[in-house]
Amino acid sequence: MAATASSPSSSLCATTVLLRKGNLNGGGRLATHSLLPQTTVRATVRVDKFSKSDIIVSPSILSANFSKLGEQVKAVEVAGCDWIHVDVMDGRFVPNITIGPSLSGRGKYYFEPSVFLLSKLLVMKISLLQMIVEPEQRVPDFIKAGADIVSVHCEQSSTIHLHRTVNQIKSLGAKAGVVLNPATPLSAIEYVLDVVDLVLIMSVNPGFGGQSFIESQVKKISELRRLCAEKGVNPWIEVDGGVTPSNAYKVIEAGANALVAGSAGIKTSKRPVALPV
Ligand SMILES: O=C(CO)[C@@H](O)[C@H](O)COP(=O)(O)O
Ligand SMILES: [Co+2]
Repeated sequence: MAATASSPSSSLCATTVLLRKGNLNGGGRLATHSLLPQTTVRATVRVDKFSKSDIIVSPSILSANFSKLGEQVKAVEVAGCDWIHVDVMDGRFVPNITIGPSLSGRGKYYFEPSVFLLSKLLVMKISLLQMIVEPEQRVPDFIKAGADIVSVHCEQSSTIHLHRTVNQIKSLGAKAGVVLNPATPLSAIEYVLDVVDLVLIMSVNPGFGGQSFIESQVKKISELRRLCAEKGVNPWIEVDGGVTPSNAYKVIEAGANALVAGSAGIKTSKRPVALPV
């Protein structure tokens, strides 16, 4: 895709109206959250419509101005982005804390940034990365809140039983991804490669936006692409951290087909723009 800047078509005020309308009607996803089969249909159908031969650009909300989160995510959606990237951080596995599913009964308070709020506002797919200790504890809540793809770190200090957690995510109707820190070798995920929908290579040390791309990860991406071919599997290969218009070609050539764009995807000081590919 090659999307350009677009003036935000919504305001926080409009967001509030939209959310309130959904709640007053008792409809929308609020009503479906208690019904697992509908959630399942939503996640699988929504993600499966994308071709893996296209390049997905997924702006990261970590670079957004949270006081204008509704406006900014709506603007990247209007600009043509298909997935929005949401980092869940707990201040333990990574040194930062971000957002949760919804702390107040699924979006009861409209000012609370939450995955539920995003899912009510957007048609765009929510790709959620859990950079937390014991992500399995939170998987059901995030899927209920509207996450379409849920990715978990493969490192033991985050996810103890990776295979079990991947199956948990899939059984609740979302797509399952596994994530590797820059220092983690591909051997850590080899045994789940046949069951995951997405592998995310972190190309910065996780925790913050605006860091520089770690070059050694390009080789890891091409090795992963080769390993997938050897095993006859075809998960999404996503790259997150320091991806910009000037280095995107490298990761695409190496075999990535989903790029997270934090500072290159959402600018807080200017109008949001989508990364051209
Ligand atoms: O997960 C993270 C950071 O840990 C990201 O998703 C960042 O939001 C990427 O931001 P940039 O490196 O693209 O600025
Ligand atoms: Co991220």
